[in-house]
Amino acid sequence: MSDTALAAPRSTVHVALEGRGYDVEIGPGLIAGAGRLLVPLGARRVGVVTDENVARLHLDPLMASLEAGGLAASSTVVPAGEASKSFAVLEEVSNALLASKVERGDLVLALGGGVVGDLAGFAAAILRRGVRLVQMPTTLLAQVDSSVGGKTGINTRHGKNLIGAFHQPSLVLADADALSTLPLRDFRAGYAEVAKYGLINDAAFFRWLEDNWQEVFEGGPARTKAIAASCANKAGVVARDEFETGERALLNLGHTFGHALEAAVGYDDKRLVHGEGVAIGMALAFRFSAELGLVGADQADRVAAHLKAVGLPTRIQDVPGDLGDARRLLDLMGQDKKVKAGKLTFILARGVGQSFIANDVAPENVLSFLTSELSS
Ligand SMILES: NC(=O)c1ccc[n+]([C@@H]2O[C@H](COP(=O)([O-])OP(=O)(O)OC[C@H]3O[C@@H](n4cnc5c(N)ncnc54)[C@H](O)[C@@H]3O)[C@@H](O)[C@H]2O)c1
Ligand SMILES: O=C(O)C(=O)C[C@@H](O)[C@H](O)[C@H](O)COP(=O)(O)O
Ligand SMILES: [Zn+2]
Repeated sequence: MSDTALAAPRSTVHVALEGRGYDVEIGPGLIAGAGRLLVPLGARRVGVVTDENVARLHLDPLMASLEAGGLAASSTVVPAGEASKSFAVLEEVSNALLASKVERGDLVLALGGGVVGDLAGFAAAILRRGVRLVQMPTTLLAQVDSSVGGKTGINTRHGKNLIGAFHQPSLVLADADALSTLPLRDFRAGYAEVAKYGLINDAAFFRWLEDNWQEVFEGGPARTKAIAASCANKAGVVARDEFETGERALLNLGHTFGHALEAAVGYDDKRLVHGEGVAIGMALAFRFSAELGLVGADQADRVAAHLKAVGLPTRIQDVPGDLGDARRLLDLMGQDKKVKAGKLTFILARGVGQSFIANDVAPENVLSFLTSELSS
């Protein structure tokens, strides 16, 4: 890694958590520069966790850089895909980290997308009751969302992310170059979470995305701007409400519907990946808001039109294969972590950039909405 590459334009977003604040570095060359960038963390050993696709493309330069930086590095490679967020793979990863003698003062490094980040992050949270974590996100989704904020976990047959922990990383290194090998479908899926920030609380950002999404897809300054803006938005929310006692639930826009769809397909990435579930979920959240008279149908149409323009799905019928009926989807939503005293919470909207937390949403309203969506 040359000094010139490390000095290339970089954005830094700080996550301001009292005594546990950390930086999110966004820019080129960070995988190859990792060895030097980790020195300030003062670890001896790094347990890298990655998946088979990322290992093939990006593991060698990382391992070389860690070794050149004087760090003893070991790596564990898990199968690619959502199914790896499981008890079985967590057990494998935990045992591999223990076998390579990763100590409490050492680091677990998640190199990959949100699946690896959530899985390795959870392993770090429970390994020896807590080992520091470095996130090196290699998908758009992981760079704009999952690597920041400390949510980690695995799925169960009862639902998404139902076993997990809050475990903040000590550093996030988002290598812009890594996205050049990402398949278009996964880039699009990550874009859903980018658009989410605009829909939650930043109408100007959403308007900018409507005008500039092609440039974001092409790469260059617009992409870096979208990633940095997304991280800054999330960092602000997390700093104000780390443990989701209030405002942080807004980051779940589209997820109550989306997580139910992911569970309904049995976490089968061929049928649906997380970002696609979120895209459908956000379109549903806006249509449901319109049906409840909270927002004009034109706003719901605008949201769906943008998601469609970038190639994302917006309807339940866009998911291939059988998902069961409205009752089944409603039952799956009953396991959502936002449920309070058995009552459903949804993130609804009064407009683009005006999302809000709606507690105690009547299940019969959700059921009739889903029934009409499934038959439209
Ligand atoms: N913790 C959080 O706050 C948070 C936020 C959002 C999503 N998530 C979770 O993130 C997961 C989805 O993450 P994802 O969309 O990154 O999926 P993913 O991790 O499965 O990655 C998508 C695909 O891209 C491949 N890949 C990754 N980086 C690549 C690269 N640079 N080049 C080529 N291929 C590459 C992977 O092998 C995989 O096949 C879900 O489990 C979701 O629940 C968590
Ligand atoms: O960081 C958050 O908070 C989010 O909600 C971000 C979401 O994009 C992400 O998918 C998260 O994992 C969902 O959280 P969960 O608590 O509903 O599992
Ligand atoms: Zn998400």
